[in-house]
Amino acid sequence: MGETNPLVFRWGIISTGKIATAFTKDMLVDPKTRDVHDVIHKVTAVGSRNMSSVQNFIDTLFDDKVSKPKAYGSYEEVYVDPEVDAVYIGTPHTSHYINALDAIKAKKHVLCEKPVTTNAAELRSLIQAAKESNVFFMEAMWTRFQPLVLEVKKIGESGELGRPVVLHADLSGNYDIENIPTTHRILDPYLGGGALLDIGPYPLVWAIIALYEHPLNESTIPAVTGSMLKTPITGVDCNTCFTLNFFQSKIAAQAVLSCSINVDSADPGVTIRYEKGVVRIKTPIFCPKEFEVEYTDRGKVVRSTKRKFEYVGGGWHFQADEVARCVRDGKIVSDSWGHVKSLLEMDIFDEVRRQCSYMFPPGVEKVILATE
Ligand SMILES: NC(=O)C1=CN([C@@H]2O[C@H](COP(=O)(O)OP(=O)(O)OC[C@H]3O[C@@H](n4cnc5c(N)ncnc54)[C@H](OP(=O)(O)O)[C@@H]3O)[C@@H](O)[C@H]2O)C=CC1
Ligand SMILES: O=C1OC[C@@H](O)[C@H](O)[C@H]1O
Repeated sequence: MGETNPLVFRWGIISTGKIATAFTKDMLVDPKTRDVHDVIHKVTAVGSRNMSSVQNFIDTLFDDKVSKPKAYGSYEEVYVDPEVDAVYIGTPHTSHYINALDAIKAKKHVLCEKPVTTNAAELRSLIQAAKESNVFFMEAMWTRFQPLVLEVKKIGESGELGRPVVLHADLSGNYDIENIPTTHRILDPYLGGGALLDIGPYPLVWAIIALYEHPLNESTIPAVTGSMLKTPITGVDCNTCFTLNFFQSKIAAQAVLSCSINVDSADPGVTIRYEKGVVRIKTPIFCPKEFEVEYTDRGKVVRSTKRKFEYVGGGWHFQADEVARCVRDGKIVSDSWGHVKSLLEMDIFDEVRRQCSYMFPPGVEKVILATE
């Protein structure tokens, strides 16, 4: 399928919050601006718990030049709309499981925001359901699809820097937790609040890309240790760090990862030290625009390069291109960010929470035991 016959891929948007707005705006960006010619995205339906929110969402984002999506005052109506190919879920973490399950049961393909679920048992249950319904299902780990990230991955795997040895990654944000309402999703334990689940996926995705996916690692699972400081305000984790030791394969590398909700990010947000050089990635690590590579010889810098990446839109559209192409090609799992990597993420988060005795209130986790 070439430029003359692009696939028109139809999205149903679930919820009208901050990230649903950002994702929808990116669906309106002409894919040709990022050199994509085989896919066109179209938003055909938006669902909200509230009809006035959905109407406002559509009026704000869709001008008269684009066809307006259907407005639904429920999520369920989006799941059964025959003019929707895939559903994008932008609700709080603790709703992902039920929203994704409902969409999958209605035989819709699903792209679900990060963290894909609140625990690994929920994710295993969703993967099983997606297989039974034969639908594509992916966590919206948008960072994994961005051009800068793919370039850093390529450099790391080329071998020119030698073996990766230590990776540091931090993503933090000052959410003004002393002053925001305790019902804000970052503070509310009933919405899966805290640093680990909300921003922990980003330091982790860098460890997965640079170390777990490195050919020397041969998909070996790392050992995990975690440490948390919890805020007395609501008890959610405020400062969390975790290490991953990749020691059972030829890679022999360590990742030191951190995330906080009461301070700005470290910059550079990611530093990857290799035997023969270092890669530094400028924050924000969820959609970095700049990185540098220093090549060293016996401790001395012999060469360095800086690269900048720009594109039209926020960067959420790259993952949407992946969904459309996978569905077009009859795949139910992405080769780049497949179920195995989301499971690795959720197993690591479960383990960090277990070590740090961080439990959500009863009823928040919809599945407790693995179904496999
Ligand atoms: N990929 C990325 O860059 C980002 C991802 N995220 C992820 O997206 C998810 C949502 O975050 P964000 O958009 O910031 O959140 P918001 O609070 O801005 O939006 C969430 C929306 O979900 C719907 N919703 C359904 N149930 C609830 C509930 N019980 N409480 C509150 N809202 C509910 C509401 O939409 P309605 O009323 O229309 O039904 C609401 O507007 C999180 O899982 C987060 O981790 C967040 C920010 C960036
Ligand atoms: O995914 C995210 O990235 C940006 C953060 O500000 C946000 O809280 C988080 O959900």
